[in-house]
Amino acid sequence: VDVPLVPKQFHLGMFEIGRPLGKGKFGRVYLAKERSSNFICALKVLYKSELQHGGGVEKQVRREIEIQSNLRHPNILKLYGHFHDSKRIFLILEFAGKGELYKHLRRESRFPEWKAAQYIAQMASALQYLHRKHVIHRDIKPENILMGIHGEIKISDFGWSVHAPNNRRATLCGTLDYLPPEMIRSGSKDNWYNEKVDLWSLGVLTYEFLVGEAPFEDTPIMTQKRIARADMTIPEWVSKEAKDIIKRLLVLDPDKRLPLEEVLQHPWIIKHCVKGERAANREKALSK
Ligand SMILES: Cc1nn(C)cc1-c1nc2c(-c3cnn(Cc4ccccc4)c3)c(Cl)cnc2[nH]1
Repeated sequence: VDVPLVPKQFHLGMFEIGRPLGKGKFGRVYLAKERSSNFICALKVLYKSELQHGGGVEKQVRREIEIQSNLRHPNILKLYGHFHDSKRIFLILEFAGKGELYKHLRRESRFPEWKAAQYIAQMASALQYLHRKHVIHRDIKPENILMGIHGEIKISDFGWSVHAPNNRRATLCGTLDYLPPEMIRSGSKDNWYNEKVDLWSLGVLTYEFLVGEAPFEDTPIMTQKRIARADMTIPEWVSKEAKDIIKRLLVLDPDKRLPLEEVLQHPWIIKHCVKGERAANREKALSK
């Protein structure tokens, strides 16, 4: 496996900084090239001053570095290294050639079933890898998914991930759409650190890929109420297999959600993702 960017100690002078690629709540990302190897990467710059006032965001960044550095999976954005100067923290990240998935989703308004199924299969494979390492992402949503040059998707932004179990006080910000009922309901937070929260979010993601909007999208108050009751309607034009997998993931009881192994074996995934299946479909179409 090519392991670029080997040196342990990095510093800013090693990189030629290119165009800005985007900005998040904390920090910006630039295209960058490591001078000696010409290796292209994405350099995420976070200002320490901003992190200090971010209410424990500094710990989140430390966690992001600790967790993401040890992950190696084709559908997880690689973190090659990090360094800092007096004012900033720098994360050396894999460059995803086709950028942020949610921009593709908004541009296409929704994905055809074969494309959605392939993305969900890649997500399930990445989540299976994470859960085997007892890492829970907890913030699966289109905004945290990037796309590689060959159209493969890459989970990024491990700021919210945790090593289960964990007694972290979590303050939530951003969209409620993807929160599972156990994180909406007050009361025991044990379930917050159960891998099954990612299964719920995978169901929300499947729905949003196919329909173009999240299943519980509403006013903040109504969204919380609808999530707590798993109150959603799936448009009738969605195929019955796709409806089935969504219904088996968006289940209130975390223990009754479809396990990742069964997601990867679900008829909707097999139909669109197994090579033989596609060739067979093509054969069938041609023979008509
Ligand atoms: C944009 C864009 N267009 N194309 C053709 C490729 C890209 C691209 N973007 C990235 C990006 C990238 C950029 N912005 N963001 C969002 C962000 C920024 C700062 C903090 C948190 C989150 C990620 C990355 Cl990390 C890694 N690789 C990237 N590639």
